[in-house]
Amino acid sequence: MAKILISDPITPAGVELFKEAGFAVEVKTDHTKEELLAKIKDYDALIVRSQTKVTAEIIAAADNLKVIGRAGVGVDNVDVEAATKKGIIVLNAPDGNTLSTAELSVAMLLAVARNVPQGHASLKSGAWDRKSFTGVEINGKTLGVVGMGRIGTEVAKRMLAMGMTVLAHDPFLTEERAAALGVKLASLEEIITESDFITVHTPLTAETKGLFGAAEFARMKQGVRLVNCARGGIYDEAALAAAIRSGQVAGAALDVFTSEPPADRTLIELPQVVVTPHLGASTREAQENVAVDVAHEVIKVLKGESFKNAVNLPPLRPEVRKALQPFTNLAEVLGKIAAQLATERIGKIEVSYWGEVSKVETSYLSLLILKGILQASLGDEVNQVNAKFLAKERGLKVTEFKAEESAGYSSLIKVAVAGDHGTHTLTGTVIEHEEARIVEIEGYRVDTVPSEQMILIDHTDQPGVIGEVGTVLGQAGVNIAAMQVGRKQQGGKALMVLNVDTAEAPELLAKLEKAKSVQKARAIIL
Ligand SMILES: NC(=O)C1=CN([C@@H]2O[C@H](COP(=O)(O)OP(=O)(O)OC[C@H]3O[C@@H](n4cnc5c(N)ncnc54)[C@H](O)[C@@H]3O)[C@@H](O)[C@H]2O)C=CC1
Ligand SMILES: O=C(O)C(=O)COP(=O)(O)O
Repeated sequence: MAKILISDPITPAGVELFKEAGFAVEVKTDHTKEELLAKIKDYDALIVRSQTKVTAEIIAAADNLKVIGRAGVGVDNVDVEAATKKGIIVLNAPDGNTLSTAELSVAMLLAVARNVPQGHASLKSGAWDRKSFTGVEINGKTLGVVGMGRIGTEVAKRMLAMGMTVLAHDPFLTEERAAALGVKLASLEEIITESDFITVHTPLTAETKGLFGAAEFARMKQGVRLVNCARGGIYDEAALAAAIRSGQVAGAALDVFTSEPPADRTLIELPQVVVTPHLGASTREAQENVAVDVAHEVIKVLKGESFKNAVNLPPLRPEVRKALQPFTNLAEVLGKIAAQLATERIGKIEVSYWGEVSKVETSYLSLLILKGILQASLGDEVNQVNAKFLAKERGLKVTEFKAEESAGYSSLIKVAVAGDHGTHTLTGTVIEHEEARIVEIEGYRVDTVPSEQMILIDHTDQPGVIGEVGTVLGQAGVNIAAMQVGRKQQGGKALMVLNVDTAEAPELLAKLEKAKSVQKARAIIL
């Protein structure tokens, strides 16, 4: 039974889903690093929020781990690269806390505009001070939004409704979408120089770390107010403190910090800074959503069903996933057969997509083909998560080719594997009900339904071969389920493809090779 460790608090609804699915679940949210290191090898899945640091060291010790589920969005607390190399799927629950975080961002923006927490604290402490907390209206002001993904977009919509002009910066934001939302597409520089308020909604990456530092604060409008409900460090914390002290920045509202809890309290103690302890996703609704979403996805991974939201696999939109579905089985099968055609060292793989399949997102299919090929030599260690990395590590080059025509079939996928002894090819298609068919092997036209056990026989095209092969297999008690023969020319070289019911044995292949006119017999196991 698969074992699941939940190492950060998630709502009970998620825990229950794991139990209902029949998994053994342990919830413990106060591990020391040493405790986690010592026990992680026993688990198939690890569920975290932002607190557990899933470092390369933890991943190296996680010998049975198949999936890390993040009940939330940001995976900067997970060493995704180390997980990828080890073939561990990292997935998140990206939609469940969008609105909660957008709403906190709005609350923080208003709080820093109107000094709400400062006034609150003053009154609670017994004072009645109305002079010290004069703020600014947001109506008519310009808001710069950096990162127009799920949360940034929801914040922009809400602030537009409150009368702000919104400048938006995101490499994936198009003119059309900006116009549809009613925001102005802006460069980072325009955001810096024209905004009265700036709010950031990007992940923390090498590019966004310190995106705003001393030089950027200096070019901002004097009296600008800044909001960060994304990740600590997007505004350089030391430079921000200095810019606030100098009066260049009037105030900041921060939900997130470079280290949590913050080791350095300089910013927190500035009176112009409004803070919350990483509460963006802390609502009943968001926590219910992310716990349930992540549980459903992790259960699918553990049950071998298809899943979405993996951050270390190509992102597949539902319509793309649907378009790929008919070809995924074929892709894996082609990879497995290709690996067995090339018994020598392989250096290059070319995958070509013809016809309808050339119009879908083929990179995922190439990944499945690569996985099939590598599995022959690397076994279960390889999956679609680490296939690319393992191929690169072995110097294996993979290229893709696409063409819209497809010679009499609606779709064809051809795999050419170049090894030390030449190039081996095979081509497949799918027919009705997503059934895979192999239509070419090593240049021979065939029409074979791939099955778990097959035998390929290279022979000369002449009378009596089928009878001879049938006799050898019959004597060995091997039942033939289907047989196909392909030849390049009459009386020339030919290939026989047999679907058989029982396992191949080396002696059987040797016996087949003794038959006159048979040159080579190979077993293919799927
Ligand atoms: N405070 C909290 O509790 C929470 C914080 N977050 C954080 O909020 C951030 C955004 O979350 P979502 O909107 O769900 O993610 P998302 O992936 O939908 O959006 C992120 C956007 O940032 C853009 N981006 C990346 N680099 C950029 C750059 N250099 N300049 C401009 N745009 C850039 C991307 O193109 C993308 O559109 C994440 O870092 C996440 O961890 C999310 C949920 C809760
Ligand atoms: O989802 C995110 O990225 C968050 O930052 C929320 O973090 P949390 O799950 O509340 O620790």
